Amino acid sequence: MSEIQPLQVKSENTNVTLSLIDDNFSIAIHGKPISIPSRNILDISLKTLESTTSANVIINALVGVKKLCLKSFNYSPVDIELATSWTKSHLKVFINPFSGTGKATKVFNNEIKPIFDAAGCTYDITITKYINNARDIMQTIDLKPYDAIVGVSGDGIIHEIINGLLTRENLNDVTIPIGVIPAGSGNALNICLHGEAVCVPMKIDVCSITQGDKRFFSFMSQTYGVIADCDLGTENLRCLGGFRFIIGALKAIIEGRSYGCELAMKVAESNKEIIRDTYRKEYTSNRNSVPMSCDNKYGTVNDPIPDDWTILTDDVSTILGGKVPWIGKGTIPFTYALPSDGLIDLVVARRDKLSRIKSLTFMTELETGNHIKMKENGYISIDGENADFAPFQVEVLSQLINIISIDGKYQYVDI
Ligand SMILES: Nc1ncnc2c1ncn2[C@@H]1O[C@H](COP(=O)(O)OP(=O)(O)OP(=O)(O)O)[C@@H](O)[C@H]1O
Repeated sequence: MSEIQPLQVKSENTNVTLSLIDDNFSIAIHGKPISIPSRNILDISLKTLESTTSANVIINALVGVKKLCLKSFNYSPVDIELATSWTKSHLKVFINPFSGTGKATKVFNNEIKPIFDAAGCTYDITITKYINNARDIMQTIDLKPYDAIVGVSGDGIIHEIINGLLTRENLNDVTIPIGVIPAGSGNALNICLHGEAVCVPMKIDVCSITQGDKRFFSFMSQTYGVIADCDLGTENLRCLGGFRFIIGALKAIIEGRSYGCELAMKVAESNKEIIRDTYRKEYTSNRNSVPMSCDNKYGTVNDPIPDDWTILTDDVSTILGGKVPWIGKGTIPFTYALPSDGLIDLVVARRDKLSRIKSLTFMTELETGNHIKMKENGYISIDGENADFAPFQVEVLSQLINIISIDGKYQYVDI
């Protein structure tokens, strides 16, 4: 959430200050604050009083030390305009008229606008006019008035929004939540997030890319070979929607293209530890902490390859690096990707190991996650239930479900 000014309110001639700092909502009566975790605030609304210009701020919250009880606070605000900013979200919306088959504006008007209006959200809309229009705006726009940025687009506009944010002069603002409304061809990030169901900020890793003297950021995938060809090499078939990717893949495989490759990588020494450590940080760190810089830890592409890196020199048909499990509808190459484990997952398909027939099978296996092999038989238990013995993915959808707990933690655990 963007910075929100404290709100002065009154209750029977008593002065009260409401403030929201990080994850703590505070009600200060004569300077003495009662602190409530913001997850326990169920609702803040502004009710206009009939036949007057005054209004009441109503806060419904769960309060209590050992036992949580529902309590309703009712105050009259000193400044009604400021009170409005406490009860409604203001959004910056980017619509890409070029996304997918060109229906983003229709998607917004027919499906999204009614929901935003019903929720009392206000929004500024920019219909993007050129490639990188959203990036340019995000580099300089004053973010204070906004609670979230929304892309009605494919992954391209989200890429632009992230690149704009990460190249701002002041990185203090970069944690503003980004909403994804699918209107593109692949919509991979939206597929990874399970649509509009996710409505709390979830931290994700972003890859910093250097290329010659240029530097930019990637939130999703880096691809070379067949898969890049089927995406970028089929731009002229946009009218076909996602079907263009299938045509591109078949064409590249039938032609049996050779891509060659030298791939240098620093292999994670202990993925398990890094992942555990990340989980711990996820639970304990302040979710709104701000990166101090976006500098590359391992230098740039122009620097010599460090001694401890692994180098592959193979003729490949595809190299695919990714940060999200799904890279498009029906394509899940990274069944183990986590939002913020600090790792890039990698698929390398060697051409000498992959006949054309096998390449085709490989593409279909990407659709199911079957390219990651398992034993022939055994048990898989999901919540104690016997599930099919087949590849599966466990993914954290951060804070998707709210369970009322004593203090917002599982009891008797350290993390
Ligand atoms: N007005 C515009 N005219 C042409 N291109 C635009 C315009 N506005 C944005 N773009 C560019 O359109 C490209 C495609 O956009 P987007 O990613 O939203 O759709 P998509 O490619 O169909 O979906 P996906 O990335 O999910 O497959 C992006 O590179 C973006 O920079």
